[in-house]
Amino acid sequence: MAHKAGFVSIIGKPNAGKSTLMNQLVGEKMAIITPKAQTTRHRILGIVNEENYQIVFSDTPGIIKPAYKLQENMMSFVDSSLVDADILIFVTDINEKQDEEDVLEKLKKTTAKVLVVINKIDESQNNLIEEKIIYWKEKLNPEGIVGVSALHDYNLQPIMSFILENLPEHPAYYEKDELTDRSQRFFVSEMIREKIFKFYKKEIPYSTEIIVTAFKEDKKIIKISAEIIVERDSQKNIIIGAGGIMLKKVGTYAREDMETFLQKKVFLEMFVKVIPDWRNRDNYLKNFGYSE
Ligand SMILES: Nc1nc2c(ncn2[C@@H]2O[C@H](COP(=O)(O)OP(=O)(O)OP(=O)(O)O)[C@@H](O)[C@H]2O)c(=O)[nH]1
Repeated sequence: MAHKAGFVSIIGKPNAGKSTLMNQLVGEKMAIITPKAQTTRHRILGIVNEENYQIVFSDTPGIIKPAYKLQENMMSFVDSSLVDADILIFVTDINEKQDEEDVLEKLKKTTAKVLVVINKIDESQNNLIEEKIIYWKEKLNPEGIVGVSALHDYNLQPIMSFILENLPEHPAYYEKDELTDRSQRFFVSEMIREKIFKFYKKEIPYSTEIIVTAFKEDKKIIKISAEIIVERDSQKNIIIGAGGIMLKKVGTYAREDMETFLQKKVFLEMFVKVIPDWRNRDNYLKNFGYSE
């Protein structure tokens, strides 16, 4: 059998469940998942390798109208993942009330094969699923439509079948033992960012960036230093919390995740730093990896 390989991009509105779906399909935790919208900032590759095929998934930031430069750059990651894609998986929440026209505009232009995934069917009735399938068929006439629950790993097999049917014949793009294009440092910083999204409210998570400044592996322990960047002094105080209690909580949970991920003991130290308005400053966005 000829070898197949290709790029599969997962797109949709914030919070539709794109990261949850990608992690299920790849079988590893690649992308951080939180109940807040716009958790994913980068395009993250997750690679599935088998003898006869290689699927390169990209999870992408949810599609929004950019309000600041960071978001503009996030949207350019989405556009580039559309250009590369052989297959597009459009994830839509079955109870979605937001306008999805901006996503549809992008989908209409593509030459990739499109699969509409109606997610979170665990939160709905059968007749609504039928209705939505008809709706998407008329609206977009995609090559495939399926109702799933990414969270509960329900009905994901048809997605894999669709991908394998539509994947082009091609040699592997990446080494067959690679799971992602991202470094351990990247995942470590995402683990801290995930805790910030979980433990803080309002604008704090959106104003925060994590930089891993040192990653030193010894025989028995990995020493990791990270900076938590925020935009204002008041945010710095909130991140640290009274007597350092909040920062300690972030550190404890993040370290546990890191130890599971790296399979080694971790010593984690974190510093909070203020960089006014970093989300709108090109040089910082570039330094932090938000331009292509
Ligand atoms: N009930 C239910 N919840 C789900 C399902 N899939 C995902 N979720 C939840 O929806 C929320 C958003 O999931 P994510 O996977 O982070 O969504 P996303 O589309 O990657 O979000 P952005 O990063 O903002 O673009 C999380 O709280 C998930 O647990 C599902 O099938 N059913």
